Amino acid sequence: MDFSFSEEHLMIRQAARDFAQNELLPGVIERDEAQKFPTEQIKKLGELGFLGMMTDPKYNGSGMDTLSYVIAMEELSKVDASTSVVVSVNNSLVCWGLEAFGNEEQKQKYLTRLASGEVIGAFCLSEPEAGSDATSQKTTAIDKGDHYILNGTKNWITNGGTADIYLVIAQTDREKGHKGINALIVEKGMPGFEIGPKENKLGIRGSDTHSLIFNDVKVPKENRIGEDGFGFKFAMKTLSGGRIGIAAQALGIAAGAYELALKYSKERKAFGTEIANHQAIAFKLADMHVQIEAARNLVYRSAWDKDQGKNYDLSSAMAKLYASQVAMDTTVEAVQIHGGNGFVKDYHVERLMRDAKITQIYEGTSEIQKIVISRSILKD
Ligand SMILES: Cc1cc2nc3c(=O)[nH]c(=O)nc-3n(C[C@H](O)[C@H](O)[C@H](O)COP(=O)(O)OP(=O)(O)OC[C@H]3O[C@@H](n4cnc5c(N)ncnc54)[C@H](O)[C@@H]3O)c2cc1C
Repeated sequence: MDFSFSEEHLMIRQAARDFAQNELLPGVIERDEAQKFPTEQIKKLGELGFLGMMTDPKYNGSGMDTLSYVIAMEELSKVDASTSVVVSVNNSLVCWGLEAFGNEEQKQKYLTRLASGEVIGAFCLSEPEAGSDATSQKTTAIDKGDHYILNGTKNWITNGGTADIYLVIAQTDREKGHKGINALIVEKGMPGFEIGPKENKLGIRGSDTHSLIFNDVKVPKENRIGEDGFGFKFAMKTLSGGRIGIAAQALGIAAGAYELALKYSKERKAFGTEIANHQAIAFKLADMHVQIEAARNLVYRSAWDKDQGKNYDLSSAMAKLYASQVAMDTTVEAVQIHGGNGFVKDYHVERLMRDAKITQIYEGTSEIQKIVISRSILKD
């Protein structure tokens, strides 16, 4: 076992840390308040290679490993989880999904633009009546020979308004159940494709979440990813890797809140001494530190599994389940350590607390992670 970082990993961490401090921190409170998408920041992240981190350089990616990606996700999420979710969706759901399962033409046509950050992508699985139960897709993609006709509504789609390229999961043959589902590449502007209103959210308010409506959208058959009926497997495989990114996001939110609480506890005085000298506060910091380190080990382990070509379905579910719980617990305690200041926007911890909650919901709720984990251990 080697717990040390390579030179490359250290460089990535520093670059992401600098970017978070210099480019994300200024204006993060205002973007959250106004629900403003970080357009300029995403453009710069694309130029720096953060939007296609794991993609092969021949498709304009950075060709890095999953560990580099989670290191970057942690650093960006310490400061701005609204931006890091865009990075996560584009990297692990869209670019990785296309690179792993798309054909050469699809990679040349779409992946090259997504990995460079020229455009961003969205991953469209959830529906009004199909969230955790993703097999009950109501969106249909009817086979018309050389094309599909797509009809239905997708819900809660991250990058819904800002993306140009959408990976859409839809039912082609209901009789075949999950084997009758396909994944299609849909472009913004295809006739019949409408973007619904933006959601007004509790957290990650700078990110752009929409419902999407498809009315008789004609999608060429060459835009189907994989064989006929591969769509559900595509979604599940892709989400398994996506969970590593969201686990890293949760880890970053927790670590960001902890760092702020640690600093504050050494500055703020009560009863004649810094509050860190009160054991009740010091013990909170100790608990946070241990939980974050445990979460970090689970996240890195899952990234390592993926980089080694091992199965990471179980480790990514464990990492997401635990890191998202740590994000919630740590941010609540960080607010407590800040006292009244924790309750106002200027100190950042209330935003981190609001942002933490989504990590227990998207890309599989905590209950769904427990289903994945329990099935795996019971099978063994
Ligand atoms: C801000 C945001 C961004 C999102 N981005 C995307 C995106 O980009 N693409 C996308 O496709 N989706 C996205 N989602 C959707 C997200 O993945 C779903 O909200 C999530 O999977 C839960 O589905 P649901 O909301 O329908 O809840 P439901 O499935 O209705 O679940 C409700 C509750 O019941 C529990 N539950 C359900 N089934 C079981 C069970 N079998 N056992 C125990 N408990 C169960 C759940 O854990 C949850 O607590 C996003 C959601 C949000 C809020």
